[in-house]
Amino acid sequence: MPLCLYECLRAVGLQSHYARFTSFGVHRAAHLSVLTMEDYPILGIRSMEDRTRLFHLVKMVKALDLEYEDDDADYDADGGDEGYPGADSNFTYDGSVDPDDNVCDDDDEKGAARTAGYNYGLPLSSPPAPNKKQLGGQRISVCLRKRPLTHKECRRGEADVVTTPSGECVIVHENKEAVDLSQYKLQHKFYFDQVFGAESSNEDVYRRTAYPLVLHMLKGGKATCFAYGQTGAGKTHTMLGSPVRPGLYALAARDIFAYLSTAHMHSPLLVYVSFFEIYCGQLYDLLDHRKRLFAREDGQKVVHIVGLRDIRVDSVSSLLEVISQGTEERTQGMSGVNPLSSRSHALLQIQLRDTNQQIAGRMWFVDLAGSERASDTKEPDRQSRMEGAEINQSLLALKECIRSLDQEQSHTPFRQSKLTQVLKDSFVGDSMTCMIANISPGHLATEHTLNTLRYADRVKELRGEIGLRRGRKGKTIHSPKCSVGEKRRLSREGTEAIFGQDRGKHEKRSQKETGEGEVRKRGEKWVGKKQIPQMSQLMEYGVLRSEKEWMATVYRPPTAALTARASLTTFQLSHPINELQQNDPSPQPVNIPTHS
Ligand SMILES: Nc1ncnc2c1ncn2[C@@H]1O[C@H](COP(=O)(O)OP(=O)(O)OP(=O)(O)O)[C@@H](O)[C@H]1O
Repeated sequence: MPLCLYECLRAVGLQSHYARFTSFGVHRAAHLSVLTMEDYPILGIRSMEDRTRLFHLVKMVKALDLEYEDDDADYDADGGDEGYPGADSNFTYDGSVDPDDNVCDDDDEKGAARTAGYNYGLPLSSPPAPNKKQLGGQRISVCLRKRPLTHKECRRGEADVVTTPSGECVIVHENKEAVDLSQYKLQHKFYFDQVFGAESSNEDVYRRTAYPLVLHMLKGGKATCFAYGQTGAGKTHTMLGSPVRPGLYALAARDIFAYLSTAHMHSPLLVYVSFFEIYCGQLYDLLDHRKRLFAREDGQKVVHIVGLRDIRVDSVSSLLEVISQGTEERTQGMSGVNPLSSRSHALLQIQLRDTNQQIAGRMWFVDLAGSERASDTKEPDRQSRMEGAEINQSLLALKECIRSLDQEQSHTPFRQSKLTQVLKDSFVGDSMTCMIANISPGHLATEHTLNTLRYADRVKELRGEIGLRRGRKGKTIHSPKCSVGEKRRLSREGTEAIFGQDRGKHEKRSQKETGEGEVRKRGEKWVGKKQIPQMSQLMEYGVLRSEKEWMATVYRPPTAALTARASLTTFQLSHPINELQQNDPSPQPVNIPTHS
């Protein structure tokens, strides 16, 4: 029978701290064995006498070598030992987990479903040293997280097509079918600053992504943590988590309040939280019944969100309660206006202020809208087209801003989207950014997974054009038995991936309708092989001024898109490469890939 935590604490006269212990995830006597002295203040053990008592208790528990595992499944709904006073119950998380959507090889979500009342299972050990790479000057990190297959996916017989062979590399094994119906695999390899496999916990992810940002914020800095990925890829799991697996919000809140309760400051710092959503270019306050908000710049070019409600919070549980309130509001909005949550960007801001209301640190958590619907628009209505365009525009603007941030450019195109406009303050000065791209491992999601990876890869590349040479770029390897014909088809598919599949189809149709295929053919001939110029090349030649302009051609009706393409190729025909290079104000080496 497991040793009871309450009894242990009572034996050394610390039973009054029981509720606090459970609220910080110490539910069982066995949990005591991993406590270090750095954890004592968080648990409310401050006096020398109490510290000594706990120290001896921990020593005793260690000597007994109690079983640490399967604790989550055992403790009851109050978050602790049966029959004993429960933990801080201010925060009520309904723990509703779709029983069908639990993760295949994981059993402790069951605990989540059964656990009510706030406990959040906060981890025990003190924070390890922060990621030196990030603190040592790297202001942007791009990380990837693969989630495990869910039960639903397993039942559907989905195969896991994503492998994470190392902490920096991820490979997508895309199943393909050749014209002769033979199967082959395409391997897409990507490298990121950190790659988290299906076995990684929220705590692992937090330690190596958001934790350095929290430290930066506590020192008075600005930080932003983005979660990106298609619907169902694990953004909410990463950001919000569940009672037994607290997400980044809860883990960051824990460290912030732990720091504030132990640090010696002249004047206390207060914590404020605000939460709003950007949907179709409009701002809605999630803490104020979806009130419409407006972003305005003052004389000093500082962006203010007029009317944004911020709420003061004084504990981890009250902060999580506010977040849960806002998340519900977002969900309600979904049913009325927005059928999928990931069609909007959700922005949570945690601010530290001194007693004069001066900002002493700020952190954003941004749950970005996924890009999946942009390519899903098989029969798009006007609304979904607008949503898709808006999402793409804001994601592209975000990339450009991240580039400016890293390269310390004098001009940053904040105004290109509401997202970058409201985050402007976080991109200037001494700020740190982390993007966590989330992907699903199932073979049915391969296309979306690749889109997410390509986006994240591009953000990583943009981290400085030098990064292109220094960093490792994502690449696609096809199976060695590919015939020449297959390679040609792959090359064509690669082109479609660049310009969008729908566009490829539209163009073929339009060529028949308009007879404009001839122009395109000439353009291709000029390039030498069956290769349409890539966006980056077009930008280097000055044919397109920005990615935005490129996107605009993608979103035009098929005929217009084709005309745009035709004019591009005509432009190239009349401008030999070296002439274009001479005209380029910032000449760069131009490599036109030749495909066999
Ligand atoms: N790393 C993980 N470990 C275990 N389960 C996970 C993980 N990531 C996601 N899941 C599970 O996968 C399902 C979908 O995840 P989640 O709701 O976080 O996706 P999402 O990207 O937030 O989707 P949406 O954009 O629609 O809100 C959930 O049941 C969640 O519990």
